[in-house]
Amino acid sequence: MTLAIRARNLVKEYDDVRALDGLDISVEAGEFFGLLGPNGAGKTTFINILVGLANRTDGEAAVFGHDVSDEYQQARDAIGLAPQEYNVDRFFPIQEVLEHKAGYHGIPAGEATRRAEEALKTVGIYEKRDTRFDWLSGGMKRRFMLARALVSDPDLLILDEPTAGVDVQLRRDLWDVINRMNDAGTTILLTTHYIEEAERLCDRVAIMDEGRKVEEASPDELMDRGTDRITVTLRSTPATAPELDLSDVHDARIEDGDLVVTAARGSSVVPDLLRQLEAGDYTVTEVDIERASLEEVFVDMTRTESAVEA
Ligand SMILES: Nc1ncnc2c1ncn2[C@@H]1O[C@H](COP(=O)(O)OP(=O)(O)OP(=O)(O)O)[C@@H](O)[C@H]1O
Repeated sequence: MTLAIRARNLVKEYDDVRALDGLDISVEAGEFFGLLGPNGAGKTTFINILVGLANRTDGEAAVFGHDVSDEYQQARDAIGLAPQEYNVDRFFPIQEVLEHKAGYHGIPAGEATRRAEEALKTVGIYEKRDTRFDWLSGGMKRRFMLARALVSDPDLLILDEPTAGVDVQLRRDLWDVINRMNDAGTTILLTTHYIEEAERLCDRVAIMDEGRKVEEASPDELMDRGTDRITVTLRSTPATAPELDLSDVHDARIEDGDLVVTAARGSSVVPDLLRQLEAGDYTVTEVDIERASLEEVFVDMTRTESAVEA
């Protein structure tokens, strides 16, 4: 099956900066794919190459089988982009801006109007359709950027930090819209610095650092590599942690009257942990597992990478 995004050994140099250094990424049609990485990792550069805003120095990049340079228009017509920076025509009412955008993608005028209205309704700013971009609130501007990405009914939606600087409620609203698009079959490429966003939304994430992919997995697989925290409340607390014979356990100690065990894949440790405690005549009254967050794993991974390079 044709991949939605296929990048092989992609290189981008800006004078002496190697922004992409042999990037390999494959995104399947229909996937919700996250691109994570510290500032300067090369995420926006990759997006810019996909949408034709930057030319690659070397390597391959294709969108639904169309090379992003040789078949630029086909590749570009398949993509709806909500960029990080606002690059909006500020002098026209926002509905007209959307109609122009649809026209650019070859959509006839009547259909363009219908699509523009629908996109504004989808993101919840239809009543602002006659307003200029500059006069929208910060949150409405974010909604509008998403509407503009949607207006051409793209097969691939690229969202470069779509919820940067918005409040929690709007973030959730935008997640809803994006999720609905994905459920309806649209492939999504998302970059975000809100790791929780990737954890909640993405089927798979690639972690980039210094222009390369350092890891690729589902958020769950990545979280399995972190340290979970199991808190066990015992009827009578011993002064020191009981002797335990468990693999994957990093540490066991008494903290504030509870037994706290840290371990990889905490949920798989719990049954054995409880069995051993009962065998040791301890009565367990409560167990709580706090899963490692993707954020912790991400910070660890990118920190280790740069430490290794340094
Ligand atoms: N037009 C440009 N000219 C020169 N260097 C550039 C240009 N655009 C990006 N770079 C450099 O390329 C590298 C990658 O930048 P890029 O914006 O792709 O990173 P990013 O992962 O999107 O970062 P952020 O998370 O901060 O948005 C950085 O070192 C940046 O300074």
